[in-house]
Amino acid sequence: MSIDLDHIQQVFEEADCLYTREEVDGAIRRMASEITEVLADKNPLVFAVMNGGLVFCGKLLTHLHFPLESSYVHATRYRNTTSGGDLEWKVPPAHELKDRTILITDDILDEGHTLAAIVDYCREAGAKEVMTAVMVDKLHDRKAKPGQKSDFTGLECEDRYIFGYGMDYQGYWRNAPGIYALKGH
Ligand SMILES: O=P(O)(O)OC[C@H]1O[C@H](OP(=O)(O)OP(=O)(O)O)[C@H](O)[C@@H]1O
Ligand code: HPA
Repeated sequence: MSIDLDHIQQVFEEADCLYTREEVDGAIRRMASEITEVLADKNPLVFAVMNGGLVFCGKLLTHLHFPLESSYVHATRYRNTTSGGDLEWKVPPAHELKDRTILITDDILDEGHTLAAIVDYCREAGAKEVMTAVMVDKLHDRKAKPGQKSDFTGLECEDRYIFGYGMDYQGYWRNAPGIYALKGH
């Protein structure tokens, strides 16, 4: 498939910046203190959900100053599109999860199917406690479980397609230095 880089560039130029780098970093630092209060003495295993969770998890980890292990899982539902389908496991957890405290970190809680499925997987694998942290919670009434929330939430956003800070538009702009909303979506 050929990609129209002029279109990709135009999308960035026309997008609305919802949160600047400084605002996102501030939210991540606040989350790090909240997470530290709850998990500092629990030897947690922290998972980034690839690909979107990479930037958030990487930044978060550098603010967590206590013993932990970190790794990744790869599950996807959107596959470079702007609406979700069935969850596909590309890489399930490689660690032994039995009796562990798990923190799953992801970029966005949108409809919530991705996070719910990963949490269920970890519980079924015998984890003692499974907690979640998301950089941004998209506000709408289409959550997989009504009222679904993450244990730790950085920011909230309106019901628009967003990208940046790990989140993609058609596979691009995960590197955008803030959180942006697509024009007209
Ligand atoms: O709450 P949901 O509606 O389930 O959507 C959230 C998930 O969707 C995105 O992943 P995606 O499947 O697009 O893969 P990616 O991380 O590679 O972008 C995002 O990174 C979350 O993992
Ligand atoms: O709004 C979004 N942007 C990027 N990735 C996503 N995955 C679910 N929702 C979104």
